[in-house]
Amino acid sequence: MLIIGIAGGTGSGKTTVVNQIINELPNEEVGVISQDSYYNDLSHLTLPERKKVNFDHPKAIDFPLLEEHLTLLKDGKSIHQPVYSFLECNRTDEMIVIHPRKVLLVEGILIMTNPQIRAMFDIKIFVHADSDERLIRRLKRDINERGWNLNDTLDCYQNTLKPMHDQFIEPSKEYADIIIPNNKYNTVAVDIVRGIINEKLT
Ligand SMILES: Nc1ncnc2c1ncn2[C@@H]1O[C@H](COP(=O)(O)OP(=O)(O)O)[C@@H](O)[C@H]1O
Ligand SMILES: Nc1ccn([C@@H]2O[C@H](COP(=O)(O)O)[C@@H](O)[C@H]2O)c(=O)n1
Repeated sequence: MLIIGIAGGTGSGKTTVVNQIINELPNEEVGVISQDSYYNDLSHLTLPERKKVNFDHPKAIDFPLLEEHLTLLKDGKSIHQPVYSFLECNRTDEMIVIHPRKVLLVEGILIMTNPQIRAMFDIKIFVHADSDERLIRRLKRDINERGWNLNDTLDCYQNTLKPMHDQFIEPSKEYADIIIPNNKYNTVAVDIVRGIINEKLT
């Protein structure tokens, strides 16, 4: 199994790049795992308490579970993956079964900060977009899709997202084998990664 890690700041375009990469590739051979599914179980907290959690700190992620799951998939075994709800800020009661694939893409802001997870990636990619681009994209998403208001989103960016990005996410770029500039759509970089995957599949 070829495991490709795709990190980058919030709004850098990780999900978009992943979707461009897997577009038209056979989905029985290529799978995607999102770091979002591995936020810690916060069932012991109330919703207002959960909303105050710093979701941009590495401690927010259940890295041992992610490592266990990647190891099982690498060994050809299926996993039961938690399903995350952004509205509830918690795992739901559901699980989905993920089967092993020839190629696995793992995406998330913090995946390259953890040494054990990093070591499992055959290729490490960092998607870069300037902070103003990322802020604009994040504002649009939080206001249009997640019911936040302008002030709350800007406060969150200033007090949490930016400091966490500077402390943990941006420094993890040094581990990347490939950095994809994504202020604009980058079809050349996407084609290169698709080429690598196609070689693995043939
Ligand atoms: N190169 C780009 N140019 C303009 N908008 C983009 C680009 N890449 C992504 N977007 C948009 O930015 C938003 C965040 O992208 P997304 O892929 O969800 O980022 P991430 O997964 O890194 O948070 C989405 O609305 C997406 O359509
Ligand atoms: N309940 C939550 C959990 C996380 N977030 C934010 O998601 C961002 C990571 O996802 P990207 O698709 O943007 O990479 C991260 O910055 C968290 O702040 C959230 O809003 N609510």
